[in-house]
Amino acid sequence: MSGRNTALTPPDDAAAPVRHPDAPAPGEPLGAHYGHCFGCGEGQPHGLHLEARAGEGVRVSAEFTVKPAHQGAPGLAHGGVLATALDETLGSLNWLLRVIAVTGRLETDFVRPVPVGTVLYLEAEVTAVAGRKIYSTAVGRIGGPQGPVAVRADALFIEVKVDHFIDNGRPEEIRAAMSDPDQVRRTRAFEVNP
Ligand SMILES: CCCCCCCC/C=C\CCCCCCCC(=O)SCCNC(=O)CCNC(=O)[C@H](O)C(C)(C)COP(=O)(O)OP(=O)(O)OC[C@H]1O[C@@H](n2cnc3c(N)ncnc32)[C@H](O)[C@@H]1OP(=O)(O)O
Repeated sequence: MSGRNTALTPPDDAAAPVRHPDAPAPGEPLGAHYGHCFGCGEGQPHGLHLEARAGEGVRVSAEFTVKPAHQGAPGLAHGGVLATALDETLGSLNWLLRVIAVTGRLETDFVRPVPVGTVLYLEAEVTAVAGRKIYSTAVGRIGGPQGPVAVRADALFIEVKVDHFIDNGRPEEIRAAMSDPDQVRRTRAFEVNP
């Protein structure tokens, strides 16, 4: 059990997260990191279409409306879909750091059932950074932005280079992404992290 807790607890020498000077201003939408992303892609018909906004510091917020296609039990959201919404919101935090990172660990608490039709109000923040490891936490509330917590998650993202995707992604999607000027521009914005 100690391994589980250790993995999501920053080490003593972890640093406070630093918002990148070119990060979008509070209130600004972050935009999708990839148009076909299941979490945020505008061109993904089966996706969640999450639109995260920058907050103060290294925080983001987003809303996700649970649709009939997201059911697990009758009339209730599937837990895996809620975990995806949390994962995507947490992942979007890395845009504020201007770091490319993938989820290493995601631990989710399902506190209240979430009915179809519910708007989930998501908030996430980076709590610490240690080398390539980015520690973050998120909550999803229902009934309004100040409503009761229905889901929460702690996560560890690991910084990677663009090569992570080029080396591991299916070649046809990688080729398409590399020949899309918008995608190249979005990716370059991450790469120029000083
Ligand atoms: C021109 C266009 C080209 C395309 C461009 C695209 C741009 C896209 C932009 C932005 C994309 C953002 C996408 C977000 C999407 C939403 C979030 C997701 O769903 S991500 C998908 C799910 N996650 C994975 O698929 C990871 C699979 N895992 C891996 O690939 C590796 O395990 C990886 C990279 C995570 C780590 O592998 P290592 O070899 O690089 O590094 P090691 O040495 O193993 O770990 C580094 C440190 O992290 C800890 N660590 C690694 N994994 C851990 C884990 N699972 N739990 C706890 N600690 C872990 C290790 O203990 C180590 O710590 P110590 O430095 O020793 O202190």
